[in-house]
Amino acid sequence: MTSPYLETVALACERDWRLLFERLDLQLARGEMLQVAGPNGSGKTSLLRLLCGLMQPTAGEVRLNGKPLASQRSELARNLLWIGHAAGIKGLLTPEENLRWLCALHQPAERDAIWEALEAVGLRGFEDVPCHTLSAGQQRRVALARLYLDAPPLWILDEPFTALDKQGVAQLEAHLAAHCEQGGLVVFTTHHTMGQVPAGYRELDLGQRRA
Ligand SMILES: Nc1ncnc2c1ncn2[C@@H]1O[C@H](COP(=O)(O)OP(=O)(O)OP(=O)(O)O)[C@@H](O)[C@H]1O
Repeated sequence: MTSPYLETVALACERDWRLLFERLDLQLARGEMLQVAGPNGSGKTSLLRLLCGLMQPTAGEVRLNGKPLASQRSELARNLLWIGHAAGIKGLLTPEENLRWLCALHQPAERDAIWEALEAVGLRGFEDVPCHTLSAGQQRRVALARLYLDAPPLWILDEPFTALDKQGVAQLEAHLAAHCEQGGLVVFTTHHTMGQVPAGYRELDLGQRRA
């Protein structure tokens, strides 16, 4: 059996004195996709933030490649890519400038590669306009263009389908599935029903684990 790339051991999360989940044991190997489902407020975003090391668990541990996440902060950007619910795009910067500094966090990207990624997400012709002039869906596409650059194996994505049109949703589903089929891993939340998933797809329903 393949050893897990990402693992949680007896993970618990409490926010504002409310226990969202506890004793969560997860194992995710290369090629797998995990959709975190559940009603509003069930702790989906909180779980994703724990998996990225952006929040500390109330109890338990997150392990990446067998080692505690807390012990490998400096390597995290090389191993995982986080795209939060807010697209994280600076309005005054152009799509190219946004991607340049976002990529600098793990793997600096060349201009040609950035333009190709922007073309892949349908933003040809918008490479050098300020992002505040783009629509919500176009801004989401700028953030998602990172998935077409030299990205780390593990993608953690909070509601990546938000604001995308039908074509954008289908394209992103196919891209996420292809990433897993090529040995990558994806953990994501969405309220939308997936049309296309890889063989290694599974779902975790936090609504059913409510503490
Ligand atoms: N910054 C915060 N400080 C304190 N409590 C918070 C904070 N953010 C979220 N919470 C609480 O944690 C709980 C879970 O929130 P979380 O955002 O993880 O849920 P979610 O399942 O992602 O919800 P949604 O489907 O609405 O995005 C909620 O009860 C919320 O009030």
